[in-house]
Amino acid sequence: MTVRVAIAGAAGRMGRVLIKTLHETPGLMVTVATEMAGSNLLGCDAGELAGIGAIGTPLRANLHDLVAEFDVLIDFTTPAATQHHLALCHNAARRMVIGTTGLSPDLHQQLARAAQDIAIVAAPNMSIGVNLCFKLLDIAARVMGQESDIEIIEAHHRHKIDAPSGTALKMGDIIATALGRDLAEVAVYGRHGHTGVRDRHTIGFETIRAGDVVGEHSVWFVVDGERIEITHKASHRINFANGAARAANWIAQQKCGLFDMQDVLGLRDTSLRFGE
Ligand SMILES: NC(=O)C1=CN([C@@H]2O[C@H](COP(=O)(O)OP(=O)(O)OC[C@H]3O[C@@H](n4cnc5c(N)ncnc54)[C@H](OP(=O)(O)O)[C@@H]3O)[C@@H](O)[C@H]2O)C=CC1
Ligand SMILES: O=C(O)C1=N[C@H](C(=O)O)C[C@H](O)C1
Repeated sequence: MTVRVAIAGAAGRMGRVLIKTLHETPGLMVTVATEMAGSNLLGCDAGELAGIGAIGTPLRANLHDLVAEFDVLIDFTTPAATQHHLALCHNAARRMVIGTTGLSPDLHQQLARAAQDIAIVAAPNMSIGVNLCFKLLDIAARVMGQESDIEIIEAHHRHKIDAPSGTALKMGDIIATALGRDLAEVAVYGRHGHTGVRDRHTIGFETIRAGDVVGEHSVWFVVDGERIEITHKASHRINFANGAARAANWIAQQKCGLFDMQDVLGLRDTSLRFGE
């Protein structure tokens, strides 16, 4: 069965790579591509914008009028657009793959509520490598986290509008959970001035925004005399798009529920957890 996919924000950095990737993925067909109402790209062929030649899918606004034309919506846009799309998909019983980051706690709750009726994959990073790193971080935290100073350093392109990255926050959450800490209580976002000595229980975040960096994350576990670094470097957005394509194929088989890439990749129940 072919899964009909709508791509929101199809002219964006991720949108263009998604169009190309999905067009080349067996079992998926891009039937809808949207942009903001008022965009001067409306009407352009999404394939032309993605550099693969015309695919017969023009950029349109008003997803509301297009729900009959897709089975799964892939959304890499902004939190405001994602919130709007969530309400539409919930009403129309359409599945979603959400990559947008910077979602508020309230929007996360809205996702959980909608997922009682529709199937949603929401993940701040769709790359297989990053999702493997999530597992490695859980192990590292359990093995040496209590004795370590832990710092999460991330770098992204100059256009990124949220900080720290959704991936960095997820990494912090995984580590805090493994250590029995609450990230909201132990996170330190950057340092300046007279900081006092470092508290072992804190988890530090450092953010770099520069040029065209696709996305880099490095987590340091530092004890006296040695340091572990778990690092992922994305060199092209294709890795996120491949993950999103995999998620679209997977979510098309689910009835309802809120999932992430650990579910899509079958990593949820792997026995990588230390000591189990
Ligand atoms: N989960 C993951 O693996 C990844 C997540 N991301 C996240 O994805 C999001 C997008 O990133 P990126 O592609 O770099 O950003 P871009 O700004 O390049 O793309 C977002 C696109 O969405 C469009 N848009 C905004 N509102 C709407 C709307 N209501 N309907 C349709 N389109 C809309 C924007 O249009 P306009 O420019 O006119 O505002 C823009 O073209 C970010 O939150 C980022 O953090 C990014 C990479 C990987
Ligand atoms: O905005 C981006 O580009 C990216 N955002 C995601 C995040 O916030 O974690 C994932 C990826 O690193 C690229």
